[in-house]
Amino acid sequence: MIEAENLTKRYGDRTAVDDLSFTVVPGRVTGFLGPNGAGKSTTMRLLLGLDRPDRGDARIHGRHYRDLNAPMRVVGALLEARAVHTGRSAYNHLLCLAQTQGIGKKRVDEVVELVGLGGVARKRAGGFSLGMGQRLGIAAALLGDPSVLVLDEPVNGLDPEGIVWIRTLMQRLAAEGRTVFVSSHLMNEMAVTAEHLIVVGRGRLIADCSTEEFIERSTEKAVIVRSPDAARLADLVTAEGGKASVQEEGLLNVSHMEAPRVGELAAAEGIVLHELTPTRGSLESAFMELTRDSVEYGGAGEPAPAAVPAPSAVLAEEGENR
Ligand SMILES: Nc1ncnc2c1ncn2[C@@H]1O[C@H](COP(=O)(O)OP(=O)(O)OP(=O)(O)O)[C@@H](O)[C@H]1O
Repeated sequence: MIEAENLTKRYGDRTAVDDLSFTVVPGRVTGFLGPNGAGKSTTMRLLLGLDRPDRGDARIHGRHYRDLNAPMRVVGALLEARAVHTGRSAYNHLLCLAQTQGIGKKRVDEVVELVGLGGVARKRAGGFSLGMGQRLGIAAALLGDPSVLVLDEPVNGLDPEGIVWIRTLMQRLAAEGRTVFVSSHLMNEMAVTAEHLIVVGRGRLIADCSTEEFIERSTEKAVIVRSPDAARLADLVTAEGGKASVQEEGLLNVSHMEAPRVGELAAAEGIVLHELTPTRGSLESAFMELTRDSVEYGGAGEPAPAAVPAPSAVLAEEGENR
């Protein structure tokens, strides 16, 4: 597993990572989220011994990275800035890396196939597209068959098929019992990839919880109601302190009131309902809300994205999903 304890890193008068403590456990994908400049890459560099903390500690399986005997066999890393000898073929790049750690040719062939670079592995890595470069970086991370993966923005540059591929790969690696720690700015993608989240803002911990729980913290929840008597129901909701806005004839958007209460009000007055759908905030809306005070770069007053219907919400209400 990965442990950060009171991790602190300053660059001049800027504190990039500020007293950060968290643990990343094996068996699930853990997303590492935060606005630009929140300290994600710095944290990952500290974990990988590429920078020294001013205070605190970062350990992998209880040891500092620099004390690992064969680091590539323990930790596979993909960092944003990739170091690839552009004149070398992808295959030779991987082979050179493998040789530094006593990893055989067979494993190079395996990872080349695993990341789907079989057809281009003998080509110059310098001519690779961004997506191919990402696949090469992931191949390098997997060379030592490590039990821990630290991936900084692995989805960058991948096309939709590539995004699904990396998602499936990360989930499979986690299901095999590995520790998978991955940063990303793509919230929709993280929502379906990561089971657990560590969220930082201005170098500090904002949340360390399950993805479900983080989304639940979003206040952007609403109930979509369809009824032939929508206007009367809207009055009842408003009289009880809820907010109801008529979207179109027969369609209401209710907030500040849970779906069961809306149903009860309708039932008490004999109002027919054609639909009663709780929506939940998206990971994106929760992220925007909860990191709002930590955003350093961005336009003031940019709106948070709208809530999305939660397909599982009705089940959850019935207690089948919890
Ligand atoms: N080598 C460095 N020298 C000086 N300042 C640095 C250095 N590396 C990072 N910083 C600063 O530390 C802060 C955290 O940067 P970091 O790259 O870790 O954030 P991040 O969360 O990865 O951001 P992004 O999402 O934009 O990649 C930023 O303010 C950045 O400017």
